Amino acid sequence: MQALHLAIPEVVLFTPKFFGDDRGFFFESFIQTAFEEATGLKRSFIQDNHSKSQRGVLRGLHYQLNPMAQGKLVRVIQGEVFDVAVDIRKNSPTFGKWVGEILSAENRKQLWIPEGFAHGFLTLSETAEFVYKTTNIYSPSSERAIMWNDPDLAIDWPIENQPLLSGKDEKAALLKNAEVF
Ligand SMILES: Cc1cn([C@H]2C[C@H](O)[C@@H](COP(=O)(O)OP(=O)(O)O[C@H]3O[C@@H](C)C(=O)[C@@H](O)[C@H]3O)O2)c(=O)[nH]c1=O
Repeated sequence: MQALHLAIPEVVLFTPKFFGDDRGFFFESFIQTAFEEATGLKRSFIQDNHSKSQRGVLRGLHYQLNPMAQGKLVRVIQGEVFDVAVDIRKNSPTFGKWVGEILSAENRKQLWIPEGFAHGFLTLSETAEFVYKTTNIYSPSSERAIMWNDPDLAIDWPIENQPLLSGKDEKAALLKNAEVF
């Protein structure tokens, strides 16, 4: 498992070692010790989620407030997305900064998004299936969303038209008005 710290170093990009043969392929999709070594964190993942989206769907930017904050280890098992993590920890030197990576079934990359970050993704393929592990359970009352196109974030989404959003995400807050960490 290869691990790369991104421009916001708490966000880590994992690339599993891949074994292809005549039958198909094999890879280890999660190794607790590799995760702990790369992040320096001890975490228990207690929920797995799976969603499917059509092209142009943008989900985000989502987070849950403390004490229900979630770290997320995310990947794509069909299709391709542009995945974004935004640092929303007020006392962080990278507060308000974002990092983005293409995650696809083909590149098998996984992104670790720690607690204290908002997360979202844009679907680039016809459909994309997105799976992720979380360090905390779902808590609708702790859930918050920041606007995908907040000018203070200036995320460079690879999209020309308006994305498809949920009703909830259409009403998301701007970072300057949002309850953060
Ligand atoms: C996230 C979630 C949703 N749900 C339900 C609530 C709702 O009826 C339906 C769809 O929920 P949402 O519209 O919030 O799903 P979605 O927009 O896919 O939300 C997800 O977006 C990405 C970007 C994240 O980072 C995730 O943490 C999560 O917030 O599923 C659960 O039961 N458990 C969960 O853990």
